[in-house]
Amino acid sequence: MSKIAVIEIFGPTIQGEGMVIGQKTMFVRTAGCDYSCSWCDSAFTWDGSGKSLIKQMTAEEIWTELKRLGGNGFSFVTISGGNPVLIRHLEALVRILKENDIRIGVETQGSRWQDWLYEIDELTISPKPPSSGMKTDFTVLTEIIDKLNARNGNQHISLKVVVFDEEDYEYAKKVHLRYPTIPFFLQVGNDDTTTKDQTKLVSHLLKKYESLINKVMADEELQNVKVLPQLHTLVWGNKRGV
Ligand SMILES: C[S@@+](CC[C@H](N)C(=O)[O-])C[C@H]1O[C@@H](n2cnc3c(N)ncnc32)[C@H](O)[C@@H]1O
Ligand SMILES: Nc1nc2[nH]cc(C(=O)O)c2c(=O)[nH]1
Ligand code: SF4
Ligand SMILES: [Mg+2]
Repeated sequence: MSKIAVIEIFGPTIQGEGMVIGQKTMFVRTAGCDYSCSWCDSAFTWDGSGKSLIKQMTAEEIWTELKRLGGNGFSFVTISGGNPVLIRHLEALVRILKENDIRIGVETQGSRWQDWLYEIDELTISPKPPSSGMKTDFTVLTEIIDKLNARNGNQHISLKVVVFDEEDYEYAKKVHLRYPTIPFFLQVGNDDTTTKDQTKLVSHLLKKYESLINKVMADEELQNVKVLPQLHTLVWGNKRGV
């Protein structure tokens, strides 16, 4: 059985971001990323600092751990990372989840393709704005979106762009106007992913959320969009595994 590099499995919790915000879910976080965003809130998945946490697991072992943690109390699993779409063998986990009537969400940046993406119920694609230091390959992103659109069974897909500054905002707009039919989310960037002062962090992030709301509300070019904070950060701050 092929192994999958997993750095954490946690839940039940709520999905704190994007198209299924508030959804009760378990999380599987894979190790490794093809990006290295300057502000990544999960840098331990790729920067070496979480190396000792990485476990090579079979899909069955991951399912056993999900059941141990979540019992019979969940019907949704979110796979995030790192970039889970680097891992072809996740196909086996997707199959087990489907066999057990579990709905599946995936978080990815839209830089890679795997055929198992067709099987994902709620797929969030989050291309990265300039402040991340990464450069979007729009040819690849368009290929991914075209493939998914061509099939489009009962699958829901969305685009989610994190915004830290004016340049990011303009980038977000460009992404939305390029793919106007894909549900679009703007997400407040957390610019202090290490502080333990939750009170200060939350009031800071709520102010940033208000500014982003105000900007979008005054913008005639952004109409059918949703503006969200990271709900889990407002509730639990920078705590890991929630
Ligand atoms: C840690 S990433 C893992 C999945 C995938 N690599 C990606 O970036 O989409 C999960 C989500 O968190 C977002 N994110 C990462 N760091 C963030 C931060 N400092 N503030 C707000 N959102 C952040 C990413 O943009 C992505 O939408
Ligand atoms: N509660 C919760 N919601 C999330 N949504 C996306 C997350 C991620 O790190 O991918 C995340 C996370 O780490 N926790
Ligand atoms: S793509 Fe996602 S996991 Fe990778 S560095 Fe960027 S935010 Fe972090
Ligand atoms: Mg996160």
